[in-house]
Amino acid sequence: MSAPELDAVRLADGVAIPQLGVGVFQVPADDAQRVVEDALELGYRHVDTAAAYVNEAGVGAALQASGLRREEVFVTSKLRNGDQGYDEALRAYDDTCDRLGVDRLDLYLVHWPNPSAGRYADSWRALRRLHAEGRVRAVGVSNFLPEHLDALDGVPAVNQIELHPTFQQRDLVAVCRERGIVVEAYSPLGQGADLDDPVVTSTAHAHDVTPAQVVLAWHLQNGHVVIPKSSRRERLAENLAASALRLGADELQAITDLDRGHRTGSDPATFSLSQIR
Ligand SMILES: NC(=O)C1=CN([C@@H]2O[C@H](COP(=O)(O)OP(=O)(O)OC[C@H]3O[C@@H](n4cnc5c(N)ncnc54)[C@H](OP(=O)(O)O)[C@@H]3O)[C@@H](O)[C@H]2O)C=CC1
Ligand SMILES: O=C(O)C(=O)[C@@H](O)[C@H](O)C(=O)CO
Repeated sequence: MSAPELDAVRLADGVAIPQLGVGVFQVPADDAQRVVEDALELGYRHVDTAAAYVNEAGVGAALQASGLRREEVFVTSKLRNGDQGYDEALRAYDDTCDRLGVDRLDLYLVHWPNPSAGRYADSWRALRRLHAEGRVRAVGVSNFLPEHLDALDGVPAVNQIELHPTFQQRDLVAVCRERGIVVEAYSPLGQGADLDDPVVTSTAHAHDVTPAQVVLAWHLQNGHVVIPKSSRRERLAENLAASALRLGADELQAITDLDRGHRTGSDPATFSLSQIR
């Protein structure tokens, strides 16, 4: 399969986000430029980073080196827990843009509710100000549960949450959709753990594709924005090509039936400041 044109999803304020992007969590700072340059060369036009990943400068170097115009690449970053608070968030946004070498982001997210600190609603107000001033194209949240969404003034454009076949968070997805919040699936491959399931491997065999492509096609056909991470060029290409795969209704349902509450990351209800910068 060759890499097809990337579909886009419209956020509530009309901004178009490419449905498939590349994530760079756990890509070391020294590798980030190469990985993102590879991704952009292959055709990715959406990059997901975070201040906490400590690789924004490498991502920025790749954007510069790519020769692409700024508006051709959708760039997301996130407010780290240690920078929560109204004034702190405004400063952190400027620092993130400086490290990335951009005037503004396409999407800026509050990374975690970090509820024990009690500062996510103030942080969110700062993001809304940045948006109202036209300094960021869209703002959203990540790892927010319904009670955290309820505590905000206004509605985030996006909630980026852990979502993969064995951990689907269907109640939370339903709440987001009712409110017009686009769901972005992080750890979409279950950090690799969902790729060995016999339902996934047999579907891959039937289509002569890879298990990762089956899982990513399942996400795309379910309307999720999806940001798989790989440091390997051949896997970046493989993941991108998943958008050409079409699964049948029975195949989609068999993967949906794999849901079993298998979280690979942290629980947003308790994840706190001390666990991420
Ligand atoms: N908002 C948040 O709190 C969070 C956001 N994220 C975002 O989501 C992105 C993706 O999530 P992540 O946790 O990295 O997990 P993923 O589900 O994307 O899985 C990444 C793992 O799968 C491997 N992999 C990638 N492609 C393939 C393939 N085609 N075949 C086999 N193995 C493959 C990678 O290895 P290799 O690199 O060696 O190919 C890596 O070990 C992150 O990079 C980050 O941007 C992630 C976690 C939390
Ligand atoms: O990748 C992210 O964006 C995260 O916040 C997390 O993966 C975090 O660093 C973590 O390890 C949670 O289990």
